[in-house]
Amino acid sequence: MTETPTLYEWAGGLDALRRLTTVFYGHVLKDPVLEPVFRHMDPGHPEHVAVWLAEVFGGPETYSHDHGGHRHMVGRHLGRAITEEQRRRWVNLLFDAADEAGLPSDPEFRSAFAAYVEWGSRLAVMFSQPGREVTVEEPMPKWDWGNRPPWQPPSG
Ligand code: HEM
Repeated sequence: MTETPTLYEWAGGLDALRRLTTVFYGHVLKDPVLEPVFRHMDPGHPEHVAVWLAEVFGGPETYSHDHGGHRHMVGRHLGRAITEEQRRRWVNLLFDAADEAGLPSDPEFRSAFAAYVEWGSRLAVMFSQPGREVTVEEPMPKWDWGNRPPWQPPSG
């Protein structure tokens, strides 16, 4: 039986995720809804998000080792009061960027990708609301194919 690759491998590894976040934040900074949110972002932000996604999708655990892990990521959303309009625009632009960056477009990959982005972006909104503190001690989220692994030709 063919071994199931991780979402990270299927996506094309860190290079593909870097392409994704580079294209994405290029659009974000031109978008009237999101530009005010990201105007002062750290110049390393697109790289950090690529490294984050890599780890969540089963790649190297670099974000946990070098960037403060889940706790740090949650902390970066605190107090930002992200609205549903901003969240939805963020998701839409990320899906557009996935096409532009040439991420795999097969139904199985895109449905797993969309599931994570919906989940993660809604958590980001929750953590960003006034009065929230970093209370998460959970490990990094890890995402996989759910109940639809990728279609691959039978081996042998
Ligand atoms: C799946 C959804 C999301 C993921 C995976 C994600 C990921 C991240 C990560 C990893 C960081 C920290 C980067 C670092 O280590 O420096 C971060 C920061 C941030 N996120 Fe998110 N995020 C998500 C959703 C959102 C949404 C929906 C918004 C707003 C519309 C948002 C706004 C921000 C902002 C403003 C920062 C700080 C940027 C900076 O100043 O460097 N995030 N995000």
